[in-house]
Amino acid sequence: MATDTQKETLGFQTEVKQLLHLMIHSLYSNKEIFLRELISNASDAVDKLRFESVANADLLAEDPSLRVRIEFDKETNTVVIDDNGVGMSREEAITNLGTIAKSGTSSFLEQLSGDQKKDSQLIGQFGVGFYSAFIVADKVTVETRRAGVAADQAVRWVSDGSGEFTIENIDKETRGTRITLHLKADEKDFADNFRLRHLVTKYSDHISIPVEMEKPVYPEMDEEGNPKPVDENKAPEYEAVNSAKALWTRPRNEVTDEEYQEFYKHISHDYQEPLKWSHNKVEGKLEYSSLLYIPSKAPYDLWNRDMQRGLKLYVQRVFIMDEAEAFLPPYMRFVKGVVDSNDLSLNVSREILQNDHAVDSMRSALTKRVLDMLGKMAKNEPEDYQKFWDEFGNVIKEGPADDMGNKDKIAGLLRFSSTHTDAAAQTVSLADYIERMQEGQDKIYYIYAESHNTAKNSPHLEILRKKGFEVLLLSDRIDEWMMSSLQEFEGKSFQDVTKGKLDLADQENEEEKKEKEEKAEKMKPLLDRMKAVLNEKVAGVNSTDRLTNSPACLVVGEYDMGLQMRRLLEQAGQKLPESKPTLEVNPDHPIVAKMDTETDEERFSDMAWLLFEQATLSEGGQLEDPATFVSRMNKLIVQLSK
Ligand SMILES: Nc1ncnc2c1ncn2[C@@H]1O[C@H](COP(=O)(O)OP(=O)(O)OP(=O)(O)O)[C@@H](O)[C@H]1O
Repeated sequence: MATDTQKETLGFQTEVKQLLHLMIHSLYSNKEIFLRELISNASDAVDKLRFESVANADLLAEDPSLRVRIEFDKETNTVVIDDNGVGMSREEAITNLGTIAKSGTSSFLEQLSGDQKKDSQLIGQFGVGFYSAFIVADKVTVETRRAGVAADQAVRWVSDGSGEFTIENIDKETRGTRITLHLKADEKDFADNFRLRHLVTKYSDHISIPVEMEKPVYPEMDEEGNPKPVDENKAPEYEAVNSAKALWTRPRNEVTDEEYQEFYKHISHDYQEPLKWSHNKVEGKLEYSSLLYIPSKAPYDLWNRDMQRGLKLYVQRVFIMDEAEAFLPPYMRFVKGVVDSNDLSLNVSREILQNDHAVDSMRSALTKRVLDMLGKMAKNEPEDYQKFWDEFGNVIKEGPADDMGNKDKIAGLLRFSSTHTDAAAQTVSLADYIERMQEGQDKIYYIYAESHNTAKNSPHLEILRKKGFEVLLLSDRIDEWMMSSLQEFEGKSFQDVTKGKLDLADQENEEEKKEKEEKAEKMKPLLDRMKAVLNEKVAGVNSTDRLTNSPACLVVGEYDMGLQMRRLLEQAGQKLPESKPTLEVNPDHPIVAKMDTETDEERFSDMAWLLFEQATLSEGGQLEDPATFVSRMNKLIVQLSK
């Protein structure tokens, strides 16, 4: 007997209170999901016990048939979800049912706007879990006993969901967790045999252990055809309501889309339908099954480096661990799913997974599987693929650097914004670009800037626009890094239009070439004068035919680091070797023509500096001395207006 119950009242963590409040108000139209969530937790608890019993078979001994049971009572308006899984200790119950362990929770909750708070998709995306019980119940009692501990070591947790819970020690005869929902007055209808059975088949059919309900008792008939009295003392019999077969072990053609979708919700704790899935069984040297899903929405913590990721790992149908990250590369951290191997040992650990040959081969096969699934979607369902790209494109962009071996496949999946439409949406594939290439064009042109508008309006694009060359417009932080690992696509190399010499020469005729050379020759004295003024800031001053409207722009050497990347690294405190850009000026611009005839050296110098400074600004850079720039400009305006 638990003599000292040590009853105490504790408060929920603030985040739990916030989440409970949001959930009850946003999920009322879909309240039945509480059953799916609680069965899902119960089945996880059973999986965990089965895993622990691999090392300690005694844990299963007294009650070896693992199952979840649903009971109800119309008189007391209760629904019970009872499992004989791993259970919880007092400390575990306090932590698991009173706090939210996920990192980033409070910032996620704080950032929600008024409308978002009512958005069930968003709240659901967070994973409603155990707390969904409070959508239909005004009091929840959890009685739980950890596997392997004595009957008097069990605990009872009770809460009305408003902010506090009580916890006390109790006796519990059996291992596992029993959750009793005391239904709210207007949710009494859930305490109903047909409704509950219907919900179990709808949401939990794929759960690999039996979800049982009491067998209906039909009275036997006597010889005259009258019902015999039912024996009230007979222990109830239970029957499985679901098919209780691990979904991934079933043949593909026997699994319906709805089942795949429900299974996804079970393993991912996502509230929405997956965008795509791929189910495979591999036989041969290695034997394993995999079921991989692409979610339709990015989780709120996709950018968190510590985000939990990875597949659910089973070995010969026994659950081993969640978030086994060794089976897919980090740039596929959005993929959810299951892998069930026949080759690994049941007591495999995370460390072993990192250094296992079989895991390496599975990782490379599963990576290809995901790439193929995406490739097919891009080809056959471009609208779905666009949805995927809008959510996860920035993670795929980590791919070329992360996974050199699949660089070409990944490059084919990339989508860009481009001067073809100038829109910010990333919809252009490299194949689209190549198809539109001009005759004789052998490079894929791109520009990177800190924002889409800076890229789109960059002076560097002037000549390319004039001559009708398409340019990819890159402005996501990761883009410059991504491009540094992409050298070519289908034999066409990439060229950053702000770097090195922009060689459109093969598209020029002889006459144009000659004219250009003559112009450059004539410009030389002016360029030398400018170089003398700007010497400390630029490597050189050249004449260019890149520009049509702007007077000047900055260009870095072909093999130098881009100006944005340099700024980024400098901001992060890195010391970089000095490298100066080249100022390129437009010989046809009126300011440049005016400078050529300027005899006042001070005014010439002001103009040269202004050209340099405006070129810096237009590529998104910052001036070292903005005040001097302003006073220089004002001086010139005053002189002009005299
Ligand atoms: N029936 C149960 N048996 C044992 N432990 C349980 C049971 N139900 C819940 N738990 C514990 O409580 C924790 C919190 O459950 P909860 O459903 O809130 O979150 P979750 O399942 O971890 O994830 P999600 O919020 O995405 O559903 C679980 O991780 C588990 O450790």
